Amino acid sequence: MNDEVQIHKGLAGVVVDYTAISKVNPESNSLLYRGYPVQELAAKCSFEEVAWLLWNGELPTASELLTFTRTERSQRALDPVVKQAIDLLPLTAHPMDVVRTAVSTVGARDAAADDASWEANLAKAASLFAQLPAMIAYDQRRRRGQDLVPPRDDLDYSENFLWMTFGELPSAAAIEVFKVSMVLYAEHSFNASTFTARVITSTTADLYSAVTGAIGALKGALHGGANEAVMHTFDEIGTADKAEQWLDDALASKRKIMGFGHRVYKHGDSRVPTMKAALDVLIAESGRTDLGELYDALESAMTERKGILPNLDYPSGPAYHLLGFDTNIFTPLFVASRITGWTAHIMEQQASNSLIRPLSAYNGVDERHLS
Ligand SMILES: CC(=O)SCCNC(=O)CCNC(=O)[C@H](O)C(C)(C)COP(=O)(O)OP(=O)(O)OC[C@H]1O[C@@H](n2cnc3c(N)ncnc32)[C@H](O)[C@@H]1OP(=O)(O)O
Ligand SMILES: O=C([O-])CC(=O)C(=O)O
Repeated sequence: MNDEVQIHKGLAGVVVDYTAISKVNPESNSLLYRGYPVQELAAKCSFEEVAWLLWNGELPTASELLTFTRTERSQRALDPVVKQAIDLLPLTAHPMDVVRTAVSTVGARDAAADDASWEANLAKAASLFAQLPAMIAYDQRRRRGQDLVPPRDDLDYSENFLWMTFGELPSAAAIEVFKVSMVLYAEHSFNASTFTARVITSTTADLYSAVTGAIGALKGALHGGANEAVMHTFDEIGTADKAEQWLDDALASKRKIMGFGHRVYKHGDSRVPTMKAALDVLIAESGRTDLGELYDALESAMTERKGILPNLDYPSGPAYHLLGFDTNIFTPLFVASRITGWTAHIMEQQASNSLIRPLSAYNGVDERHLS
């Protein structure tokens, strides 16, 4: 081992490039997309507007929005070949494996997959944005033994997503909660999945390869998989009065508590207050105060024992549960949102590319020879 080499395990604290897409500021606990505070975007914009902003750097004009939403609505239907590919996958496959395979199938069928022009990549990004809800909604339905629900072009993105998943529309308040979650999940600088997409892009591989890799990176419980894991934790604990004891046992056995902690935010995740307020709307609407009590009990016990605060996955997990999604669909919902941030980063990486290839320090056996 070379003692003089400084190892940055997990690249912690390493700044690897510039980005103009979002600014995560752990000191002020703020998150800006293209300069706009995410809370303002969540309150005032549709998810379609936020997607446009992330890709293009500015909010759409009225006519740009009209053209974009028309195109988006025309691309929502599940491609029959993609449906066939999904149907071939066993129900034992995790929905993240299904969505990864579905995106890969779209890529393999796109004759222009390797066209790396900005216009071609923007069109691919917008098309995946439009198609992901159908893939995810259909996967939940087939697991429930239900048929596909075709899209409706009289609904906006969030309404249509819920329509295709459940075959009915929830209250306006619930639709708004879903939209808020999509906006909050959309982008977060050089997180593990986005960085994966940038690494793949840096080799000049196509956008679909980068997105497929990013989906793989998001699946893990230390990243996007945590929203699903939070719900498993709640199921395991059961009721609020058992939270403290459960936590003590879990910490004693060195378990990581899902939905808590963050690589960048050490004083709380900027997105949590907005998502918690959205969760509270669903709790009030459903009367599930028991879930709210469990949420609060685990949060206060964790703060007291470890001083570690919740991340966005902590309120999102129970919110998706109350919206009616099955637990294993939660992380694919994150995919549907983060497709915007990933593809914005893919285009940014392409525009100013340098092959991403760090160094390693060798600590294996010394040179030796065959006798
Ligand atoms: C949208 C998102 O992707 S947000 C992240 C979602 N992931 C999760 O919720 C999974 C649970 N959280 C974690 O595993 C971590 O907090 C991570 C992976 C998110 C960040 O990890 P890191 O930045 O590497 O923090 P690190 O592991 O250095 O933690 C510092 C200390 O806090 C502890 N810690 C951090 N998070 C947790 C947690 N959730 N539960 C228990 N202990 C924790 C670590 O064990 C470590 O303790 P030690 O110093 O005694 O070894
Ligand atoms: O930034 C991170 O490391 C993880 C995260 O919160 C996200 O991707 O939204």
